[in-house]
Amino acid sequence: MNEFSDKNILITGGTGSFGNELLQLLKDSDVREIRIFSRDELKQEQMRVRLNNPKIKFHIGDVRDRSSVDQVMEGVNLVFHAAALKQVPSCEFFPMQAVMTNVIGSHNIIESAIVHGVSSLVCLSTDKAVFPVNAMGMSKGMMEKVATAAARRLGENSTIISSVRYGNVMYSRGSVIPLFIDQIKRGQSLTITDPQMTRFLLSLRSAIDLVLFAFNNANQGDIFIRKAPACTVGDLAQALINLFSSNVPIQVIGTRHAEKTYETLATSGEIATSDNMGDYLRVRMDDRDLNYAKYFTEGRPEEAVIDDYTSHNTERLTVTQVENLLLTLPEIRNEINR
Ligand SMILES: O=c1ccn([C@@H]2O[C@H](COP(=O)(O)OP(=O)(O)O[C@H]3O[C@H](CO)[C@H](O)[C@H](O)[C@H]3O)[C@@H](O)[C@H]2O)c(=O)[nH]1
Repeated sequence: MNEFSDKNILITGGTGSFGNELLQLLKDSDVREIRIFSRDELKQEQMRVRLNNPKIKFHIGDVRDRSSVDQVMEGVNLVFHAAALKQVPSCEFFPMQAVMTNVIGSHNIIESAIVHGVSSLVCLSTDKAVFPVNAMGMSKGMMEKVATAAARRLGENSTIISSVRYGNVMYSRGSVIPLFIDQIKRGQSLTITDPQMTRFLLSLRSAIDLVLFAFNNANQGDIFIRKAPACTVGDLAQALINLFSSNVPIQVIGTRHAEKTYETLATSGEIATSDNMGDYLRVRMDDRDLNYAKYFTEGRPEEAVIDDYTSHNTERLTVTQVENLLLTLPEIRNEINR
C-alpha cells in the first residue's frame, strides 16, 4: 500500500459495495485523504457515522455536473472511477440516463482529472461492454472508448488513464445469488432464466485486486482484465440448493431483456495485442493514428486463429467447485451458519 502514501484519493460512486470494500483496505494505510463522491446524502451519512474516520471526506455531487467534479478533483492524486448506472434492466428502459452517467459523466471525470494533474485514473468497466447488446453494456463500452481516446492524445507524462473489465461479482446487491438464497429461504421455486447461460464468477476482493493491479501496472490507455472461471446458471442454482440442503423446485422463466447467453471479457483482436500477466491480461491501447495506409500490408493475421475469451470457453466449474467457491464468501458462510 506504499503507493498510496501521503496521496489524496478520490472514489467516485464511493458509497457502493466497491467503494466500501476498497475503503477497508485504504483506511488504515498512510493515505492523506480519501474523498467519497456520490449523489446520495443518506448513504454518505450512514458511512460517515459507521466509519468515523477523519481521513475520509464526503462530497455530494454528480459525475454529470462538471462543476461538482472539478471541485472534488482539486488536489487529487489518484482516482477510482466507480460511479455508474450498472443495472441492466433500468439502463434498458432509460438508456439516455445511462449515456449521461456512464458516457458523459465518465468524460467529465477523465477531462477534469487531466486538467487537475491527477497522476492515475482507473475506470471500472464490465464484460457487458464487449459486443454489447444492452444499453448498460453499450454505455460502458463507450466509456472505455472515451478513456482510450483521451489516453491516445496524452503522453506517458500526463494522467495515466486505464480501465478494468470484470464479470459478475458474486453476491453483489440485486444479483442472482442473493435472489436464489432468498427464494430458497422462503421455500419458493428458483426462477432460472436459461440453465445453460454462463457467467464469469468473481469475488469483490478479486475485483479490488484487479483495480489495484491496474494502478500499479498501467501504461497509458491499458485495459486490464482479470481471468476468471465461469459456471452455468443451472449449476449455480444446484450448488446453492445443495449448500442449503434444500429441495425447492426449479422454474425456467426464459431470458430477460437484452441478456446474452454468455459474456465476453476480451475479443480475439484484443487478445492478439495483450500481454498475459498470470491472473491478468493487459490489453494495450491501439495507438496507431488515422493514417491506416501504412499498416495495410501488415494486418494482424493472428486474430483469425485466436478465440474470444468468453464465459463459455473459460474454465467451467462443476457444481461441487461452485459450492466450494461460494463457501469462500463470508456472506454465504453466514447465511448457512458454517
Ligand atoms: O431470477 C433470475 C435472475 C437472473 N438469472 C440469471 O443469472 C445470471 C446472473 O444474473 P444477474 O442479474 O446476477 O447478473 P447479470 O449478468 O444480469 O448482470 C450483473 O452483472 C453486471 C456486471 O457484469 C452488472 O453489475 C449488473 O448490474 C448485474 O445485475 C444471468 O445469467 C441471469 O439470466 C436467473 O437465472 N434468474
